[in-house]
Amino acid sequence: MNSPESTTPRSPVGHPLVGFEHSELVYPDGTHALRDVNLTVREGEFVSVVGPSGCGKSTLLRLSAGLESITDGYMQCGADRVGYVFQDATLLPWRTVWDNVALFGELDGVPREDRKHRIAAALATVGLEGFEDHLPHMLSGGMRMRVSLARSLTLDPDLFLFDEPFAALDEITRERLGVELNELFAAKGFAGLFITHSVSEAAFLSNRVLVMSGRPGTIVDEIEVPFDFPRSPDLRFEPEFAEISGRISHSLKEAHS
Ligand SMILES: Nc1ncnc2c1ncn2[C@@H]1O[C@H](COP(=O)(O)OP(=O)(O)OP(=O)(O)O)[C@@H](O)[C@H]1O
Repeated sequence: MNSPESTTPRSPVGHPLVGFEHSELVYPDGTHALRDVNLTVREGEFVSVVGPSGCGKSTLLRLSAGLESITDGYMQCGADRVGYVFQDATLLPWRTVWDNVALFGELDGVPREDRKHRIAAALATVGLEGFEDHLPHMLSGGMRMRVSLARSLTLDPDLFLFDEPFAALDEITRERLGVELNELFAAKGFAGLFITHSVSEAAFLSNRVLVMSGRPGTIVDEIEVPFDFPRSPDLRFEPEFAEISGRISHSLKEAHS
């Protein structure tokens, strides 16, 4: 992805965009999904969540997007514009790349000329210029994910929610998209809440990594990742990075037991 703006690291000291305090969620069928969740994501901060399968990570994202409601405690989302990227790119198969990226602007009633500028800028940012007329089935999995990112970028989100966006991709593509997302974050300075099962992906992308327990999920550990943004792909080979990844893995193992 290209980052036309400056890549000066943004300081994660803004006001809270998502806040959970002693939040609980029990689904109508009695499934206790989340227990006493305390979590804040501030402006310009990238936070990843790892945890055992079924511990409530996607539920946490759906709550942040306003798609679910907690059943006890306190929760607030102060973001004006929320982007949401899923593991499946969720593109409309009959629409071209351009028309897929246009979708959110159309739904939001963005005026046509403004929309055109936003679509062109988003496609340039994710490196998909020249593919505007392609249909989704003509693209690789990585390219479809870039279209999905571009679609949300047209909203200029101040909060970006990611639900395992790279999980279905091969490892090389996954790492490359991670690096590109990291550059995008450094350039644009949105806040990110990122769900993943990959410890190294979480560490590479984030200011902080939160570890959840098994269901009912609660946050049992928080690990700071103190490297500047944007991060070099070679960071993954540094001993300090390995040490932090080791701490997250250890914590995750405890959460599983
Ligand atoms: N609408 C629902 N009604 C009842 N239970 C639900 C509902 N949605 C999710 N659950 C349950 O809540 C728990 C948390 O689900 P969630 O999808 O948030 O977990 P997750 O951590 O994202 O899982 P994974 O890592 O496998 O994707 C699971 O036990 C799931 O079966």
